[in-house]
Amino acid sequence: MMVERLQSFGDIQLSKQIVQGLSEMGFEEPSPIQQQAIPVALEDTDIIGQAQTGTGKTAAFGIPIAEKVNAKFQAVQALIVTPTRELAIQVAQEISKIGKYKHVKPLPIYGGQPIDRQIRALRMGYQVVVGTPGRLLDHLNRGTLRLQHVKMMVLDEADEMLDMGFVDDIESLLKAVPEEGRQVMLFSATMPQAIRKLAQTYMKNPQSVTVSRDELTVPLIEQVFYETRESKKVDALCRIIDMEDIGQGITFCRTKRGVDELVVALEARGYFADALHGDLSQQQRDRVMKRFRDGKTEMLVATDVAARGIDISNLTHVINFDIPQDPVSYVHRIGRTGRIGRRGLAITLISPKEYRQLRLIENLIKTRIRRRELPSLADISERQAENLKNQLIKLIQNDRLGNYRAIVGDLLEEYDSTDVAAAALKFAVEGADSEERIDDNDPDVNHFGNTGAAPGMVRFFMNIGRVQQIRPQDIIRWIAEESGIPGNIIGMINIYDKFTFVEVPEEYASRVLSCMHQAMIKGRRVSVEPAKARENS
Ligand SMILES: Nc1ncnc2c1ncn2[C@@H]1O[C@H](COP(=O)(O)OP(=O)(O)OP(=O)(O)O)[C@@H](O)[C@H]1O
Ligand SMILES: [Mg+2]
Repeated sequence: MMVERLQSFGDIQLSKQIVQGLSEMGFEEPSPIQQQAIPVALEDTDIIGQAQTGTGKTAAFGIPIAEKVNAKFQAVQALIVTPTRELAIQVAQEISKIGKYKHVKPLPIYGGQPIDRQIRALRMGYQVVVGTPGRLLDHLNRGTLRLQHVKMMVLDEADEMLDMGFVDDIESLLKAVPEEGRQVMLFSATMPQAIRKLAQTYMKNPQSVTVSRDELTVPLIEQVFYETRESKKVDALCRIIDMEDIGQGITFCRTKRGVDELVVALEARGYFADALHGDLSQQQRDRVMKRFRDGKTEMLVATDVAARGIDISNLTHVINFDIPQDPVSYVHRIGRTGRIGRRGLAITLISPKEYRQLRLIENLIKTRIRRRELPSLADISERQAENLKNQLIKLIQNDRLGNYRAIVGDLLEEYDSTDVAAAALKFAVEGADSEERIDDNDPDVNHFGNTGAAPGMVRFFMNIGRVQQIRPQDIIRWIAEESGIPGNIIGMINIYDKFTFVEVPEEYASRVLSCMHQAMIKGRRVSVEPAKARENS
């Protein structure tokens, strides 16, 4: 029997430097979209490329770009347009790795970054520019981005950019690239008919390169939904988090406000999550993404700004806290997991009113999403006990218990062995001061929660932990530094033992809120929630 030989990157005509870059990235064989698109792209043909999420579309255009640009020529030769800033950064990084040994230098250009710095960078002679439409157009109009030497132009997530209303910007960019001898490539996991119109006007005999048109979603992603009442959603989410073995996950909400509110609600329940949405400053967005990519954040709560293209390799779960309004968005959201051969779980919460929306999604993806029942509290505590036991068994088997054994030995002279072990477990799970934790019934919290904020101000309740000798000015300075808002507009109400109230003008509320998430004062975790919400509960 003949075993079919897997095609390798060596079978595609690529220069040694590019192959070296790819092997350093751990790319051994081209993915299906790469096998099909790279040879076509190397021949300068226009391409409409469609393949499922996480199947390597970036390298499908990134490899031909890195191969074809002249690294010795200090001018922009390839322009890549992406719908979001995070994606622009990511695509630029991938191309930089592919072109490392050929010294191809890509530059990401996006809104929210100081324009002067970008203008200086654009003068340095990068060969590949990756950017968001608005900011690219801005530079084009200022004359700081010159496109006369561009030979390749890519619209990554082309359909999304049309949907977001960037048509005019994109057309202006297309018009600024000389038509003679240029190559235009569109890529996305979803290619609606509307794209064809753009293609007809701006592309020459584009070749469609499509991988499995019928299956929009990746089979390695298991898809389930839970039905829950709107008012019980946060509770449901917490149960799911408790039950699931989440390595890293993204939870999607419909609105920026929804994201902020969910993060606050999660933190109030002791779950730590980071928020990502378009109202954060660029610095904050960068910081959040870095923490998430470094694996420091377990759960990212985001709007659809994180739905497209973002590649976090070990993401295990995608949760739709709000069911997406547009079925196409479902495909991209859940595609943040199950990338390049890995498994993933996609969970959607729906209220009884949202079945119709669920059916629309199922029709689009031609797959049934299975219903699951929410775990009961008993299920969860059983599960947690199971986890705890497994962790202990692992420790016992690893047998590096030296010092601890001696302590246990001492204790056993006086105490019962089951009590000693149980106390050790309690200590490990709850910590030494577990009896002192603030809970919702803490009378002091309610007392302070009953006073309302001044007009136009929003009041936050901050749990600053038991910090010795923290002064009001420390807290104000810290908030000002973290959020970038002036210190003199922050009103401090009181520091009371381990919690305090802070008032800020309404327009700054979301910035302050997001900077406080997961932050630390003097090494202690700070958790916040709007005082209002607490009053009502
Ligand atoms: N040939 C390959 N071998 C191994 N890994 C690869 C290969 N090609 C790409 N990858 C990796 O697979 C992951 C997904 O690739 P990429 O982000 O390009 O997917 P995509 O198709 O653009 O997905 P999306 O539709 O979500 O944008 C990335 O981490 C990328 O580095
Ligand atoms: Mg992509």
